Amino acid sequence: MPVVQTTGESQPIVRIRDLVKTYSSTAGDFTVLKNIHVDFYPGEFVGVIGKSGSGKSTLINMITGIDRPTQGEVYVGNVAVHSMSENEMAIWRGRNMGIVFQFFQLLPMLSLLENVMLPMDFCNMYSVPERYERAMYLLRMVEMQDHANKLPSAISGGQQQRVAIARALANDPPVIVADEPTGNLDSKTAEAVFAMFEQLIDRGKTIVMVTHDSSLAKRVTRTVLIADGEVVNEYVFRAMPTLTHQQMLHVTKELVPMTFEPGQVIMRESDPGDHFYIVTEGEVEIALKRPDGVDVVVTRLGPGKYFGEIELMQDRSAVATVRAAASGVKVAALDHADFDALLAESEQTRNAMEYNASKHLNENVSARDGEKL
Ligand SMILES: Nc1ncnc2c1ncn2[C@@H]1O[C@H](COP(=O)(O)OP(=O)(O)OP(=O)(O)O)[C@@H](O)[C@H]1O
Repeated sequence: MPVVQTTGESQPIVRIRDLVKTYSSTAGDFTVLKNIHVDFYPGEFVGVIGKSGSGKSTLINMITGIDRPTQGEVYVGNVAVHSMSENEMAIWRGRNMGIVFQFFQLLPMLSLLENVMLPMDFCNMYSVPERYERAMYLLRMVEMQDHANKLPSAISGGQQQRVAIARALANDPPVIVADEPTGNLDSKTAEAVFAMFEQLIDRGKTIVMVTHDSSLAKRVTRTVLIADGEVVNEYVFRAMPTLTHQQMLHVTKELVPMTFEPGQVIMRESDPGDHFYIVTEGEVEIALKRPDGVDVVVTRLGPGKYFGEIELMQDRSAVATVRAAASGVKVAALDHADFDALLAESEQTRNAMEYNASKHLNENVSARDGEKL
């Protein structure tokens, strides 16, 4: 999965803070989102995934202002979406959010051209002649210009979704939010829609997309996994994909964040192993000692990679020295008891780790021995 480093100078374009959403009904209160804290950065293509009912749509409806938080804050740029009035919201949304739905939601009595012009008319963006030119330009972009005067009912679902994307881009919004945009399309058409989103990312847009399609979810630049209304640590999800979502969430809560300065030792060869570590930012260097006593850096590990598992699983002292690379590093650590409890619950994860551990050990020793003395 490609990795976007989100820690540079750029400011988040979407900031969600301490977000809670509770629905009330005669049957009682039901909290769908619990204390969500997440940032999205300009140019990110974010896939929001999770089981049915986990709260994905609820989360993105908070970003677009379609739904409102019970508690907490949602900012898009510098705008506090959570405290906007309904009137302000409609115009703000039309200018700043491109929204794409699973069932396209084109207005059936308007032509495709009129559907794409509508957001510009509604938000009074661009001059009237420009609106027509721009709508035609967008229809050309999604290769629907030859159908401009047709009604939605006269074209296929995949074509309707392309027009819906053109409509979402009408006011040139910085953020596009899509709820299962490929959920109603065959795989070839879904691929074409996804490719269109990738082009929009190349043009600097930020996309937040809910999807159930695991093959598409692997190709976004960042994945946000929701389990039981909470966000799973992205690096837990990447490091241990065989855990259940509940287990991932449990690990997320147990992890202790740690920061190490460039060159600082995290684990020293021959010392007893005491933690399992996942890299969350920057890199670590793995160094083995040659027989002449010289340290050889055999590999570097970046975000989503882990270390310390060999020592805990085999109850042995550290097989290598691990230190922060020149960039410094942030890791998330699990203590010995929590790690053992986790592997006792997930045989698949234990097997995957044992397999990787022996592979990495061999690779590291070969890399060390391949070094000229
Ligand atoms: N307006 C509402 N009133 C009451 N409950 C709601 C409302 N909207 C959503 N819910 C409930 O909140 C939970 C989360 O719904 P949401 O649609 O966000 O889940 P989801 O992860 O997007 O699911 P799916 O993948 O099936 O679309 C569900 O149990 C749903 O029934």
